[in-house]
Order: sequence, then C-alpha cells, then structure tokens
Amino acid sequence: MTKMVLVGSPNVGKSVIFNYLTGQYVAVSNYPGTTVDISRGYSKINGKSYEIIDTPGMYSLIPLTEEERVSRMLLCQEQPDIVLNVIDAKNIRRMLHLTLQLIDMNFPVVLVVNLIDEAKKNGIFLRLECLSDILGIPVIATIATKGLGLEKIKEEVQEYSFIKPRFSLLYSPDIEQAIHFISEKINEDYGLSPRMAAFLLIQGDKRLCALASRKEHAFSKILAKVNELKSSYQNDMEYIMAVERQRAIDHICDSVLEERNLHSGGMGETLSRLTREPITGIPILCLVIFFGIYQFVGKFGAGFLVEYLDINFFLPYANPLIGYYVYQHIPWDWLQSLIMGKYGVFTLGFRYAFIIILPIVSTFFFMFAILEDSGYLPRLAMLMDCIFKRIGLNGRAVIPFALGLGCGTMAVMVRSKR
Ligand SMILES: Nc1nc2c(ncn2[C@@H]2O[C@H](COP(=O)(O)OP(=O)(O)OP(=O)(O)O)[C@@H](O)[C@H]2O)c(=O)[nH]1
Ligand SMILES: [Mg+2]
Repeated sequence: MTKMVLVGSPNVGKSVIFNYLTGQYVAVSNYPGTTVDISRGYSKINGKSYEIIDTPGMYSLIPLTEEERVSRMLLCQEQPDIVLNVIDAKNIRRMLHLTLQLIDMNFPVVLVVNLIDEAKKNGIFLRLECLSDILGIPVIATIATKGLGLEKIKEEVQEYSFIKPRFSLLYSPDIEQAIHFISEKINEDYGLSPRMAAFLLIQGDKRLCALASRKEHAFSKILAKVNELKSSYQNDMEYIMAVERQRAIDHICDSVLEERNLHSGGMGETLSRLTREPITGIPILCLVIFFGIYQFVGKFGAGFLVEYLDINFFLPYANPLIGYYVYQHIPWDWLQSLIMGKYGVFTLGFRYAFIIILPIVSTFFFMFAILEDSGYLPRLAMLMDCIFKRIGLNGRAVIPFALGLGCGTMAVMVRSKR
C-alpha cells in the first residue's frame, strides 16, 4: 500500500485535504509514547490503495514543540512513499523553509500550495509552473475549502514516481564540509539519511545528540567538528542555516512571487493590528471577555437560558409528565426513586445534561466559533505570547489556561480540539 504523509505548518489546510482524500475511514489516536493525536485514513484512487497520515503542524524539521517532535518522528519512522507538503500561498517565503529542508533530506515531496483565494485577496500571485521548474517537484494549487485542485492531487499521486529533485540547497562551503565530514562518521541508523542526521547534529537537535552520544563510536570527533564550526560563527547554527536558506528562498521568490498592492490596510487589517498591539489589544480582550464570555455565556447561557428552560419546560411539563408515567406504570419503589428520586436519573441526570449543561456548552461553543472563525484567537495568542513564554508556554495556551480557571472540563475539551 502506498503511504502518504501530509506535513506543513499549522493552519494551512492539511486536515481539510486529509478529509477530502480519506472520506470517512479515519482513525485518530495518540502517536505511540506521546499525547499528540494523529489521524490515519485509507483511500482508493483509481483502484490503488493508499494509507494517508495527517500530522500536527510543524514549521521546521528541528522541533520546538511536542507536535513538531511527533511530526518529525513520524516522517522518519513511517518512511512515506509520498510527502504531501501543504503550504500557505500567502506566506510562501516562510513556508518554503520546511519544503527546502524536506527536499534536502531526500523526501519524495509533492508541494500543495493551498489558500490561493486568500493569497489573491492579499494581492499575492504565484507562478507555480516556474516554482515547479526551479524545485523539480510537482506543485499543485488548491483552495481546499472549495474543493478546488483536490482532484489534481489525486491525479498527481497516481502518476508520482520519485526522481531526485533538481534543486539542491548548498550552504556555505564550511557548513557543507562539516555536513559531509559528519555524515561519513555516522554508522548507526536513526531512520534518517546521514545528511539529515548531520544537518540535525550541527543544529544541536537535542534528541539526536543524546542518541548519537550513546551509539556513535566517533561521537567525540563529530562533537569536535560541530564545535569547531560553531566557534567560527557568532550566532547559533540553526539561525545561520535559516538565514542561508532564506537567501535561497528570496532568490526563488524573485522569479515566482508577484505582490500587487491591491489595498493598503482596510477595515480588516486595521482591526487585526488593533487586536495585536498591547495598548489596544488588552482593552479589546477585556471587552471580549466581558461581553462575549461573561454577558453572553455567563449571564445569557448559564443564567437566563438555564432558568428559562427550567421554569418553562422542566418544572411545568417534563417533570410532571415523566413523574406521572413513572408513578402510574412502574410498581417498584426502588425503580421509581432511581428515575424520579432526589438524585434520580431523570430529575438529576437529564436535568443537568439538558437544562443546565446544554445551554452553557452551546452558547460557549457558539461564541468560541465566532472568535475562532473571525481569526481573533491567533491574534490573541500573539498578544499573550510574551507573557506565556515566561512560564514556559506559548501564546496558544491562553485559551485552555483562561478556561481552566473556571472549568477544567471545558479547558480539556478545547485543548484536545486544537
Ligand atoms: N480561505 C481558505 N481557507 C482554508 C483553505 N484551506 C483550509 N482553510 C481553512 O483553514 C483553517 C485550517 O485548516 P486545517 O485543515 O484545520 O489546517 P491544518 O493544517 O490541519 O492545521 P493544524 O492541524 O493546526 O496543523 C480552517 O479554518 C479551514 O477552513 C483554503 O483553501 N482557503
Ligand atoms: Mg490538522
């Protein structure tokens, strides 16, 4: 069975594409030994079977988060026949870092440039045939939410056979020489090509360094080479190599990218900026919390709706009606009190689930959907990032963190949804 892995930065549309390719045959489970969910699905394209794996978002092959660590582990361990690298068309300069790393590591990459509609809205136009020519890999344009270009992915994977990409990213001679030296010294198999292992060791990948220090006989020589290289630069190697990659990407973008200034600013852009700047962002956050959460979810959902349903539905209709049937038709006291007693299944269970929990959860997720779809949450995460970094978290933790102060269940539900 052909194995296909979807990789890319967060929020680029991997899961929408995954759902399209797999339909309903999906199994979501933790990746072994981790708490990160990955989805596996199966698909038949023109009679041929494919296993498709959706990974959590990753920006780089050097992991910073648990999600990135799992995605990289998965890429190395699963040995995919096709890597569908999904990127966001409007942020191609940032997105191509991972693409170039994947190509450099000899993965069989098919590039899916998604969110073409949003790129156009932002005045960004891409010459994708030219990108495909430069990189020497198939490039497909998609608008996943509208289903555009997704059939083309199916056609492309059917015809795909791996040919070494034309593009090869060469770092400075001293870095290339160190990569060459280290890759020759590597004897053990880490599920990575020796070049990739050398690339990661030079950039100080903690997990691989720990493994190699135990397994490699020549680890002291490897370490000496890494230190020698590091000593000739002022910044760390990850930064140096990212800058060199960025130079190559800028060069590619000169031929591929056309940015037209369709509109500078506009209402949406102004709002977006206001939510990110602390001086305006914090008062906006207070307004959202006061009106969106406190007034709408707290007062309206948990107060008015709960009381309304209780007084107008439960107490006058549901309770007497069920009580009448239970006391008339059930002869056993124990069963009557199990259903209608003070702590009965109906009097307590049904009442809590439908009259109390349902209005609160519905109003909360309604408000949450508005905040999410309006794009407010990522901006809030950016606003909070510098504060959360101090306690070892990133800005995304603001939502479960805030919710957890009120209701642990809600915080866990939201955390596992993200
Ligand atoms: N406008 C537009 N929105 C899109 C497109 N593709 C995906 N989206 C939206 O982008 C958001 C993220 O999509 P997902 O499929 O969840 O992204 P993902 O890459 O799986 O994200 P992570 O799992 O967090 O890494 C959703 O709100 C989608 O509806 C597209 O082509 N155009
Ligand atoms: Mg996803």
